[in-house]
Amino acid sequence: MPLPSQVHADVPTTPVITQKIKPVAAVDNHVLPEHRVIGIGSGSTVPYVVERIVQQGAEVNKGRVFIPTGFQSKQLIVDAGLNLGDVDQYPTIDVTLDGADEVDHQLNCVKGGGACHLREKVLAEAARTFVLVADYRKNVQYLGTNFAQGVPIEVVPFAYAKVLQNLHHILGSPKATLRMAIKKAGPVVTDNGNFIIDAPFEREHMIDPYVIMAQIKMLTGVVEVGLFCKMAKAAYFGNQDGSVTIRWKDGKVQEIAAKNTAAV
Ligand SMILES: O=C[C@H](O)[C@H](O)[C@H](O)COP(=O)(O)O
Repeated sequence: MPLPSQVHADVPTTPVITQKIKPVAAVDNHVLPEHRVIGIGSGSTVPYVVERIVQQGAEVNKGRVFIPTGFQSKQLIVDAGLNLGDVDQYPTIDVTLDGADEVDHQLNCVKGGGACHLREKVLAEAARTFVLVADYRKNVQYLGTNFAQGVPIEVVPFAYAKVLQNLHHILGSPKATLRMAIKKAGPVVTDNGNFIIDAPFEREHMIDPYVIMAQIKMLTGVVEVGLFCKMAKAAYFGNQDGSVTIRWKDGKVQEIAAKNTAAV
């Protein structure tokens, strides 16, 4: 069993999406009538993504198939009466929309606060277009600014102690911990039967997170790292006043005023 210093509780994320900051513009701009295979991510914004897709109409949706990143999105797809598929049937996806724990100014992001990042990364890679939707608190210059619990790392269960040791002593994350469940004794177990380690890193590693992402991934026993580097085409942030900030891959930043998102 892990030592007390190696564990922390699985704190559920508080939904912060209000009526005003639904990610409607992201759906309208990127889920186009000609799109047939659509990836649906995980997190607090994703129910609103599905809601908007349903509003596009039964006619367009009957010819589409929707690929989930986990239990939550599978339920959303089924409950909405949309066609369910899987990425092994559809390894090329037209567009995937997903949430994030934090997104930096270069559209690198941390994902896996809900332990879904393995499937999420497969769906992001499979997508011709990958789009992030989040609230304003996740729009940061550098990863680790607000989301301080660390980089989520999915590991095979029997290797967790060795991976922790390597994170502590080799990769420079002395506070890396095994994520513990709340309403279950023991660790969080992912949809894939694995454990999650949360590893905080100093700012110097987050300026260009690709390097540390690759180093973590090289540790034996690591299945996937919750750092998604330069994969997204755009990130949509809902602001408190109802406006939307869009960051594009090329560095462009666009603001949509609240009055223009009011209907959305
Ligand atoms: O594992 C979970 C996913 O990466 C979520 O997209 C991420 O944690 C954001 O979730 P939320 O919108 O609930 O904060």
